Amino acid sequence: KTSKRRDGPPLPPGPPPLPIVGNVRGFDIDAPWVTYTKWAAAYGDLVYTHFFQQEIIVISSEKVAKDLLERRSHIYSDRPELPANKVIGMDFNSVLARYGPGWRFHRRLFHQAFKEDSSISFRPMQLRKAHQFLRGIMESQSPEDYAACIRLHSSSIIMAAVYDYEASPRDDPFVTVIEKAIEIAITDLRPQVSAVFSAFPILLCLPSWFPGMGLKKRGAVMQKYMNKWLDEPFQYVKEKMSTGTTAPCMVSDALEKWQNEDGEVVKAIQEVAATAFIAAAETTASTMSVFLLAMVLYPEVQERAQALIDSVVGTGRLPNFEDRPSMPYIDAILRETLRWHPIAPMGVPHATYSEDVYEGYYIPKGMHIELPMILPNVWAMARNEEKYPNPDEFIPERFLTADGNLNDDTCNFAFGFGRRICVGRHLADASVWSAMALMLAAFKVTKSKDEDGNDIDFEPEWFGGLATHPLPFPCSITPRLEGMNMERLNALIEASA
Ligand code: HEM
Repeated sequence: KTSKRRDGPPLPPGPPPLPIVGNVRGFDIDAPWVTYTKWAAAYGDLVYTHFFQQEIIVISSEKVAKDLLERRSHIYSDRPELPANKVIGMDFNSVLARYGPGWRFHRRLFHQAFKEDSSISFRPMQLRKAHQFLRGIMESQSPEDYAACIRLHSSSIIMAAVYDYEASPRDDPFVTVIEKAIEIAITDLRPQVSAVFSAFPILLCLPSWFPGMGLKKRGAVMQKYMNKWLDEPFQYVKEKMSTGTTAPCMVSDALEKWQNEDGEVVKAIQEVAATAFIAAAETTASTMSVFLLAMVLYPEVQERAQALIDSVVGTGRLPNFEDRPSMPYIDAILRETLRWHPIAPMGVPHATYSEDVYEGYYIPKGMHIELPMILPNVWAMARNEEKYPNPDEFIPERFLTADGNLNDDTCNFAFGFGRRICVGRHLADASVWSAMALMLAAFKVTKSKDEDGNDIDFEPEWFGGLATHPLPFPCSITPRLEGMNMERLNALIEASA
């Protein structure tokens, strides 16, 4: 069933569907963005598809994304219902909240904590976390250890910013719970998985022991995790507040500001806080893993960055945020990291609030309870060969002007569009910049060597889902500076404070 109308403008073009199942032919379920990019080449920047009953409209150019998701954001800022979201107990999640007063209040709470000028207050903490990150790398022995350091860096920043909580390096009781839950969620919240539940809502009523009901089984575990996650870190802040020992953080600031309000407001604060980790930890860590991969594969980029850092900062201290304007190449690397392998290659689905007509095509509101999804194909935008020649190559220079300054392309599409644009992007930007700059200053990343001293080549493998990241790959991270050990690293960190 589709929204095709007998008269009026046609739906956007798209591949011919099969009866009932829709556009499953040739669909790569692990990397849908690749299929959608092929369809964009064949049918244009606005493609209509459907998967069972779920209509999916894919936008594959920045121009159309801006025309619709930004200029007509009053129509395009809703989210589709993802039934799996409820099953796994994540329906509090602001990222997927339907457009309306509830979402608006969540967004306001986020904005207060993470808008550009508020985010600046987190910088000393972010630098401290980047220093801890370096210490972790210094002790690491394997690609799995490096991945764990990256995860700890991003999760401990968001725990500090939201709850003023110092996450412990291993087996942190809060972080372990939520990390497990996220791993399940990003697989189960894929639009295609969700479409199956939209098509056959009866599946959601079957008992969890029923064959094939893996999602429901996981859902029961997840709901338990989620209740703990909503409550326990929040109670931690409240206890600290009652003894007057909290440093400013999102939860304590919000509770103070809204202290005379009712339980609904407190519940919203709790939900926003619980969402923050889900939105921040995986995304920031995935971006850092893409950076690490790029540094292994493009040693010349790394060397250029290190020469720049040495010339601006020297080797007697580590970089800090004041050095940032003098090191445009590091920002160019950050932008190229966002572009080269966007960690949310299909963004987060938007949905239409009402029907629309764009360039002669009809954009439906949907004929059934599930709204059509509007997917920004960030992957296709990042692979736009006119804007980014040789798009598969990691070339930070594409973000520099002829005189070596940054150009105007901030690669913002990696953070989404319009009223739903990532509200944590300023925090993310500073977390990633500081970790990248400090890591480049202190360490050299190379391919691992085999027993004969030859480089071990590898084909990167990617974890797929709503968000993607490279799986650990063979590499070796060693100190750049002569005679560096933990004691000297600590001295360097102290000299930088
Ligand atoms: C490099 C790291 C990050 C990337 C690439 C990223 C990317 C995105 C994207 C693509 C969206 C969807 C935007 C849209 O619907 O058009 C989004 C939404 C969101 N992000 Fe981020 N994000 C990152 C880090 C963070 C951090 C650190 C936070 C911290 C609070 C955060 C909080 C959110 C929230 C709350 C939303 C939902 C906004 C809404 O629906 O109104 N993100 N992000």
